[in-house]
Amino acid sequence: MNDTILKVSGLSMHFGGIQALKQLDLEVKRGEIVALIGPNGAGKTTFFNCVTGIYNPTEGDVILHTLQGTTSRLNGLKPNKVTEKGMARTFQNIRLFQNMTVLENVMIGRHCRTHSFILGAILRTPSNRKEEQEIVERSYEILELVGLADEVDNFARNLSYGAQRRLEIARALATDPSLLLLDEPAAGMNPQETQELVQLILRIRDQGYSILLIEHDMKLVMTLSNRIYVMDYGKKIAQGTPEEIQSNPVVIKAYLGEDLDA
Ligand SMILES: Nc1ncnc2c1ncn2[C@@H]1O[C@H](COP(=O)(O)OP(=O)(O)OP(=O)(O)O)[C@@H](O)[C@H]1O
Repeated sequence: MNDTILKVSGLSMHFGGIQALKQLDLEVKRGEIVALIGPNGAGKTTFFNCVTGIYNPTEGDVILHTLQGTTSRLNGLKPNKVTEKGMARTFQNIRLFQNMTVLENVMIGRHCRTHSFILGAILRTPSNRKEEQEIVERSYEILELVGLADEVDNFARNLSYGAQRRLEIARALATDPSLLLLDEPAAGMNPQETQELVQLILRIRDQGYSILLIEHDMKLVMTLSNRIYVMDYGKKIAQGTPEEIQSNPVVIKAYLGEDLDA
């Protein structure tokens, strides 16, 4: 079985004259938590957008080896296809269906794994009812995992900020991803919410998921990550364990003025 989940090679992205990504290589192995860090404007979000189909990279390859044993080249695919292939993500800003319930938000995430045809849904055939039952059961399991089992019938808009972010993660998990991408999951959280998030990410990893995250909270990054990639001006400037990264002079120079031990 392939130990690598994600392999990105020579990824470049140009916006007119701006070269936002320059020949980036990155790998995530099975069961790893990997962080992508770098100062503002380094190209981290552009990287996520290139690997999830929002942008079509100018050059390079994005290969996903799923837990089910399939291998797909993702670049050039539309975001919904990337999700179907086994990669899910959350965004920097919350993107929930605010007027739907917690359970419905997760069930929508599950939609990409369903097979029922519209006619089946209208006629409510036995296979359609069985599938719907499975979706509900799996959604409850995921809500249990993220600590929102008591909120199933609540509207998303009524949840606290930290809970809304956890619901976004639940919706991403509902797509059955082999790799979960989290874009600044701790942004805007208070210390207690961040602490709960750390525990949640570890629980998710322990369930067999691999995780790639962008995060500015260095304490979270250093606590959680097995390995870290550091970008600056669209290029990878370092990679290594948290200990290696914290003492790397190139990284310290890129972050001059920012406290890596924070
Ligand atoms: N759609 C776009 N068109 C033109 N330039 C873009 C576009 N998206 C990003 N860029 C440029 O690419 C560079 C990298 O931006 P990006 O948002 O990826 O950085 P980042 O590391 O995610 O920053 P931050 O930590 O502030 O979110 C910046 O110079 C940005 O202005």
